Amino acid sequence: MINELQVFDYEDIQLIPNKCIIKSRSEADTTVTFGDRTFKIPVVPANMQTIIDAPLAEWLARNGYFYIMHRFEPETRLDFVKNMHQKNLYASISVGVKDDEYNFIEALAAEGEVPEYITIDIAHGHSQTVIDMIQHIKHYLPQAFVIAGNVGTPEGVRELENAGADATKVGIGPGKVCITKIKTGFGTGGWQLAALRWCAKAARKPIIADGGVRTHGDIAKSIRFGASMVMIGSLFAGHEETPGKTIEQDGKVYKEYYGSASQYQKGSHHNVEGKKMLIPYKGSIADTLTEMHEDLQSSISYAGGRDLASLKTVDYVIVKNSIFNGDTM
Ligand SMILES: NC(=O)C1=CN([C@@H]2O[C@H](COP(=O)(O)OP(=O)(O)OC[C@H]3O[C@@H](n4cnc5c(N)ncnc54)[C@H](OP(=O)(O)O)[C@@H]3O)[C@@H](O)[C@H]2O)C=CC1
Ligand SMILES: Nc1nc2c(ncn2[C@@H]2O[C@H](COP(=O)(O)O)[C@@H](O)[C@H]2O)c(=O)[nH]1
Repeated sequence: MINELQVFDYEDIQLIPNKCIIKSRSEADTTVTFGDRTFKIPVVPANMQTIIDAPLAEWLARNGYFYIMHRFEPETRLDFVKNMHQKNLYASISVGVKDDEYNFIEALAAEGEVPEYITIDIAHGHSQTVIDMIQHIKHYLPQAFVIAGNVGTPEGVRELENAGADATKVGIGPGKVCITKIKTGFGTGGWQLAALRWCAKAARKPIIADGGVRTHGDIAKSIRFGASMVMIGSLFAGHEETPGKTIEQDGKVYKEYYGSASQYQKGSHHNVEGKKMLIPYKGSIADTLTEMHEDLQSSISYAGGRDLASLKTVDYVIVKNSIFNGDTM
């Protein structure tokens, strides 16, 4: 048992307002610099096959947003990087840790196609396999900004940083379509925000908070507890542009959202740690991104500041303690 750790999640926290110093919320600056680039908001859609595809990645890059392409059509990745670069857009891709991925990194180097961002995306990121892959990428593609994860402890963050990761991704099992906590008994599900705080205290480099965000206010809370960037799946699922299959049921339109470790992604029942849900159709993702931007501007105004930095020091209260965060199996 970790005695000194205060345990809470997003829904248990309320941030405390400070005197407002701006005349309009439109004055609040939500931009974030991550790697060599600055983005409109500190939010990135999850690198999952029902959340992002190449057209959406291109739209996000063109419109000033950060994206991470998923890794589940591995043979398309080299062309994806070339295509983004031909269009003068940054390339941000994901890799795993299996043998073929080592060859893929060497192929990118041989072609002179250096993705600006490479995310090593596996379930249990505090692992020698991830450390080896970080070092392989840094050897062949030293200019690439490497994000490594996922981890859920300060030790995990520090080991990946020490191996050369430029940022780490925190969150084991808090996702909406995650069943890791139920199947294995492990993870940060139910206390993701406290785990983020715990990890952020140890981090010397940026952290991406990944999973468990259920409301736009949770973005401000993530920044308060140490995130530089927030990865979101379920809130982006169901949009016109997100690639989940469209389903009609009883006259209502839904889109599929499934876990990257679900049987629907894997095509097999082995080591399943994800499930599928139907998300009511939500319209255009541009409208949701605009609303997130405006809500975050409002958060900054309540923090009594002009930019994201003001969120990092606001006071907070713990208003209740719930461990399940609305999820069911
Ligand atoms: N954030 C989260 O909580 C979680 C996210 N996911 C997502 O699901 C996708 C698939 O993840 P993943 O299964 O890791 O990817 P892969 O199927 O690519 O597995 C990566 C490698 O790690 C091994 N591996 C996977 N899990 C473990 C483990 N618990 N202990 C030891 N070795 C392990 C696999 O071997 P083998 O399969 O033979 O064990 C494989 O060699 C990713 O996108 C990941 O982000 C999945 C679960 C949790
Ligand atoms: N345990 C699992 N986690 C998964 C799986 N597929 C994706 N994920 C993680 O969830 C977040 C998105 O969370 P959300 O709460 O915003 O919906 C994603 O970024 C991954 O880290 C899975 O199959 N199992």
